Amino acid sequence: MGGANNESLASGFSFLSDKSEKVFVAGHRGLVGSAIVRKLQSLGFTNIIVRTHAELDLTVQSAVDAFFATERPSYVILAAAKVGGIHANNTYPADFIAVNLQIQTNVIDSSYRHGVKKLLFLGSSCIYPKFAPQPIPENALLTGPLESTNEWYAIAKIAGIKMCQAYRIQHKFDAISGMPTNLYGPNDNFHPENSHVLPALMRRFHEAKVGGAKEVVVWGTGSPLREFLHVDDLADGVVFLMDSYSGLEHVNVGSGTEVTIKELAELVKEVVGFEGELVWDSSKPDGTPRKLMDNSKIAEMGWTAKTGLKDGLMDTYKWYLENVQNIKK
Ligand SMILES: NC(=O)C1=CN([C@@H]2O[C@H](COP(=O)(O)OP(=O)(O)OC[C@H]3O[C@@H](n4cnc5c(N)ncnc54)[C@H](OP(=O)(O)O)[C@@H]3O)[C@@H](O)[C@H]2O)C=CC1
Ligand SMILES: C[C@H]1O[C@H](OP(=O)(O)OP(=O)(O)OC[C@H]2O[C@@H](n3cnc4c(=O)[nH]c(N)nc43)[C@H](O)[C@@H]2O)[C@@H](O)[C@@H](O)C1=O
Repeated sequence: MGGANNESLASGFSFLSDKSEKVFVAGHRGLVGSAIVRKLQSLGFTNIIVRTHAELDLTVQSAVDAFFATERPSYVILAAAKVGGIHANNTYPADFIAVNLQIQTNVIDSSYRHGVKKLLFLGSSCIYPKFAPQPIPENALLTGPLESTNEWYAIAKIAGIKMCQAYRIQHKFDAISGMPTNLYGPNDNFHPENSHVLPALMRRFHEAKVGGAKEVVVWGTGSPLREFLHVDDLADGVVFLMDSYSGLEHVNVGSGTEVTIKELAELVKEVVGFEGELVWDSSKPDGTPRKLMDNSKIAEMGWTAKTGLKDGLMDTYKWYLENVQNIKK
């Protein structure tokens, strides 16, 4: 995508040049938001603003507007959303479309109206058509039908990308969008049904190991392919985009490597140390057959992921063991 509307609006400042600037990280207790806060703290940012869901419900427009009027952050990273795996997306379509449209509309609009210098919106690889070319380039957006298990969430995320583009075109607001692939790591949602595959399997294998079970049930056929990115790599990529990218088109952020769900299940089993059998429940949906993102755009800008899947899984399982008593989800 080129032309005048794709111009950089980042004249006169750089995200990393003044670490005393106020940065609002929305969704700071989640998988992504907590990793971004860790990253910003490690870089020396001193003015990170956070609010829990209880303190500020981002679906309430008047509350969001009052927050921005009072706090007046310079930068916003939007990692608050209604998020879940294939079952949750399939079961609560109204929540996934409505809550996400509300949160992102409120935060993007208030950010613009209260003088935020730059905002980064997070989408997801599920925005792309179910049968997109692989690896999926950014320009595959809106070229075909979506995967049915997550179309409601995908429509909200596509609207978020378009809202950032519209505010950039009409208002010269420096709103950019990053599209992460499937993520995992510390502070993930380990809910037995509503989580994504990786934390779901980690918990199921762990509980089977501790309980002495002989079998663990895994959903679907095991044949779908997924690309996984450690959330600390994503946080690094988000900071990279905040500092280096100012353009109309969204940017894919992935690891570039994919595994089948069967391979993932075997790897999680090994890392957790479960010695029983896998049983496949083919009554559960597989979802999209493959969604490997084309990461060449961000790679050409100078960013690539660092964490291999096995190392990332070991790191996540270590975190899980240290925090398992506190996992409420
Ligand atoms: N996890 C993944 O694999 C992927 C995630 N992404 C994107 O990354 C972003 C973050 O996802 P992730 O960290 O996994 O999600 P989490 O569910 O771990 O965290 C989401 C955060 O948003 C907060 N939140 C939700 N609703 C509201 C609300 N109404 N008001 C205020 N805060 C709210 C949650 O708070 P609380 O829990 O208290 O409700 C939580 O802290 C999302 O935009 C998601 O689409 C993209 C690709 C893959
Ligand atoms: C990030 C992305 O995440 C969601 O899409 P998804 O990639 O299909 O997500 P998933 O992690 O839930 O499943 C991946 C695969 O794994 C299989 N699978 C096996 N066993 C379990 C299991 O126990 N739990 C889950 N959840 N899946 C399982 C499952 O059947 C599927 O084949 C989107 O809705 C949307 O939220 C989005 O953008």
